[in-house]
Amino acid sequence: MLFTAVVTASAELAATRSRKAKIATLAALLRAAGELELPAVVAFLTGQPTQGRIGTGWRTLAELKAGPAGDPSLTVAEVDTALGTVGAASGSGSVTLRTETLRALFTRMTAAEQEFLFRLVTGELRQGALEGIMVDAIAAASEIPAEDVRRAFMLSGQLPVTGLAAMTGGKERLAEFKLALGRPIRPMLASPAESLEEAVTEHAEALVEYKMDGARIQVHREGDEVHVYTRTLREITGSVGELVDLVRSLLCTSVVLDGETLALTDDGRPRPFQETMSRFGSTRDEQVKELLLRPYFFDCLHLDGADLLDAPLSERNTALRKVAGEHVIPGEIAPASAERVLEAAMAAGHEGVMVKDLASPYAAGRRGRAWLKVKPAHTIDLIVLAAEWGHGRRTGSLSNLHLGARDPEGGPPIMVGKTFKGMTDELLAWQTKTFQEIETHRTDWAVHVRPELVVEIELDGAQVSTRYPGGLALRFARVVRYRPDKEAADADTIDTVRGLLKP
Ligand SMILES: Nc1ncnc2c1ncn2[C@@H]1O[C@H](COP(=O)(O)OP(=O)(O)OP(=O)(O)O)[C@@H](O)[C@H]1O
Repeated sequence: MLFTAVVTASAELAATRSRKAKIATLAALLRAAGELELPAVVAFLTGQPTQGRIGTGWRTLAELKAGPAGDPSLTVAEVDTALGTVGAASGSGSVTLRTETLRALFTRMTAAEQEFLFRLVTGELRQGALEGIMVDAIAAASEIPAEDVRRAFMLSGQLPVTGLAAMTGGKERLAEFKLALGRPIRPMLASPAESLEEAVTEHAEALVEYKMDGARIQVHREGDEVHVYTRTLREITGSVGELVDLVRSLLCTSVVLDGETLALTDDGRPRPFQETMSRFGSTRDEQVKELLLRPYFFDCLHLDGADLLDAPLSERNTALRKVAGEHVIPGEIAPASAERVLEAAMAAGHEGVMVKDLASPYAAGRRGRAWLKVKPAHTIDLIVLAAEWGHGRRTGSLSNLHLGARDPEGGPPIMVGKTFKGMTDELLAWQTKTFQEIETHRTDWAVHVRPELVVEIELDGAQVSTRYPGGLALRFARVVRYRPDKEAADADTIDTVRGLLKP
């Protein structure tokens, strides 16, 4: 298959807002792709080179741009192989190998192909919503129910592998995907509830737990080998030694646990989220390193050889209590105690509570209503699109943020407002440095960035406005914190923001 077919399909996806049309375009391409090139087609169209990030920045690429060629001649396989060479290059001579390989690719590409490669390599094409559309397209092309495809994707974590299995081995091959120790799966997510009462009445039998304001962790243990992953499935085992030791000390041979981790102050209250997150990196700050992280587990997906993903929460909770005892998040069965759990959670400095259906299986990667979150304060997660240079005391700092909501149809983020409130001097300095590292272009007054940073915004609601493309504007928006544990695909959608419109 020619690479230009992928580029044309990508342009067609961008030109329509109809989910149905996007799925049809992708499904047609998947049917036409040969077995060997199918994984690359899936990867390219969900914005990821098959080899993951290839470590070449925007500037380097811009310098290498040559050509363009008149007629398309490159195949998908040729592009995939070349990107593989670039990604795998290391050691002496690797810079030359990378630049020469990329230059050779560019020379053979048409202008549209170059543009696509540029956006693919710089990560601009990566939009999480595309993954959902690709799952449906694989289902349509292989004539397998979308639920089966989604499940295999969640368990493998890889769409190209899932696509290939569906197209070549059908439903049976997909069913072979199992929870594997040492391979993280996408976490189950929650939906917001208006009130505790609404949440509790929605489930026949519910478990009410603290909603702790830390960072999500997934731990896998097999024998003495332990791995710890973040919400976005990044492995952080090396930076959280105390969690590894603790999991190794649990009385079991193999286990997969889902939970939240945070550090506490001397009087037992949660420390700020940023401090927990900074432990996840390879920081040189000794003070941060000394913060002791504690785990609060709330789910058990596997125990001693038994896969529990499809077991009801009641059963998973029994397994959890058996294996993680004192490290289980505080919680009780509703309804009698629901109010009490919420009050205790707030009094202890946490965000609110989670109300979970005791009959529900673990729906990896899904944001359903089996888990409902009740949070008294209102915040949403938006994508940073650009920032304006500040004035007065903030001259020289990137300050006023342009904020975008996610397009549920997979298009680029939709701008819904701006804010310069809620920023400390430290945060301003961080923004100024970081934004210029992910800059795409600039004007006299603003630096535009790759849409990948997620920021949590507290607000009083939204109002109708013609100022921004979303047709609404945020009211009294202020920055609460950045969410390095989230990707743009996890940000709130324009529909969520519309839901905040004041009547
Ligand atoms: N008891 C709990 N059960 C499940 N998740 C919990 C619990 N306590 C804290 N959490 C955290 O809350 C999150 C669940 O809320 P949600 O699915 O909406 O994710 P989110 O988008 O990260 O939410 P938020 O921005 O409110 O943290 C989990 O990802 C986890 O990090």
